[in-house]
Amino acid sequence: MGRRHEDWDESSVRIRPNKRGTRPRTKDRPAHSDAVRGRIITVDRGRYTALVDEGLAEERLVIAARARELNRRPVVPGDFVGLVGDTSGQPNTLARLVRIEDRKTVLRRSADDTDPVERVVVANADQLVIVVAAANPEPRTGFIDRALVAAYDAGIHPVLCVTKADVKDPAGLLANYTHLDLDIVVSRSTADEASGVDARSAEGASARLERSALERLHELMDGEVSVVLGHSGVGKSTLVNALTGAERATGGVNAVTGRGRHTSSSALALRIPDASSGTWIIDTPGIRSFGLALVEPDRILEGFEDLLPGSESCPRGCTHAATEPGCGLDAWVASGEAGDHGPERLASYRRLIGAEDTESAKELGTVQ
Ligand SMILES: Nc1nc2c(ncn2[C@@H]2O[C@H](COP(=O)(O)OP(=O)(O)OP(=O)(O)O)[C@@H](O)[C@H]2O)c(=O)[nH]1
Repeated sequence: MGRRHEDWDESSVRIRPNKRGTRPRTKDRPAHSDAVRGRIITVDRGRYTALVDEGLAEERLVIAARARELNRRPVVPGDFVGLVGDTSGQPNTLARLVRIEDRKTVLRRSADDTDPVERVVVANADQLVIVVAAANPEPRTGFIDRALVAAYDAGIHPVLCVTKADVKDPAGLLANYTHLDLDIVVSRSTADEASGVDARSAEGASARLERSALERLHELMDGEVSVVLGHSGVGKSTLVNALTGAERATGGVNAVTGRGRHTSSSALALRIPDASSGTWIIDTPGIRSFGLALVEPDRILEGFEDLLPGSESCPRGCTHAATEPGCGLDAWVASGEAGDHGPERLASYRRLIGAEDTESAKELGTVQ
């Protein structure tokens, strides 16, 4: 029997022998054994910036254009790629991007009214840092829930970062999330010079942030690739700048690209000084939400290890919604198998799988 279509990848495509003779044509060099490996830092108008020989003395940024043979496969920040041609990284050189390595994780942006297609926005992230403000702008649980679902679905560890705790106590907001497996960091500004870190937002506004939250984030991010997601005005760029020392789009010089301004709306990978190798923050300007269209309730359930065994007694095709008559999760939780917080955990799970149905989620499924 033939292989299912979903199982196909590029290696499944057989290239027909060249009928016109034995002389190899340049475009028929599929192996590219001479390709060097790079990490995509950003994408801007068809130009891909990759970091090559990361952490070595020869480390350099290489600008590349995609090879025709990649067809329309997207290349996004966080991707590991193969580069050929001039990979010296010297000014005015252009390499050719010929290969995309398999991805460990994928974050997709949801389709919306202006763009009907779901798009991959970041590859190979380990962590999703969801930034919301305690107030100004008001936090929306619908947005947090959608981001959590996207993270669990992609197999990425979520972190909830609540900013502006000096404006409002976030305890009420956080009560919704205490029974989920996620790290929570609460950040606030402080007037105290000794315990504060001065940072600027993308627009140049300055705030002095309490050092302890930044240290906690630094610790959580160390050695990981973290995507930072948040609505405009929540203090995301202030946080990212405090952590990276970068001043994106304010005319300051970017920590990695060395470019003065990065105004593209593509995600951008930034380094944290004094962090272990492999530590990256991927900032996502203009990306406010991730896609949920393809989410499967069972995949989200994999993020709830204490509930998962309960699904073994579910009828076929059970969606695990509260309205499912025979959902095994109810009996599992009632028997105490999911622990003391089983009922709250089940309620949280059900809220997440219903997240795309809520009004506020629809409203937030947009890009700026
Ligand atoms: N009170 C208070 N204000 C803060 C805090 N963090 C940031 N701000 C201020 O909030 C405003 C918005 O911060 P930004 O960092 O620009 O927010 P952003 O999420 O990056 O927004 P965009 O740049 O529009 O994407 C700025 O005036 C900051 O100085 C905080 O912890 N407390």
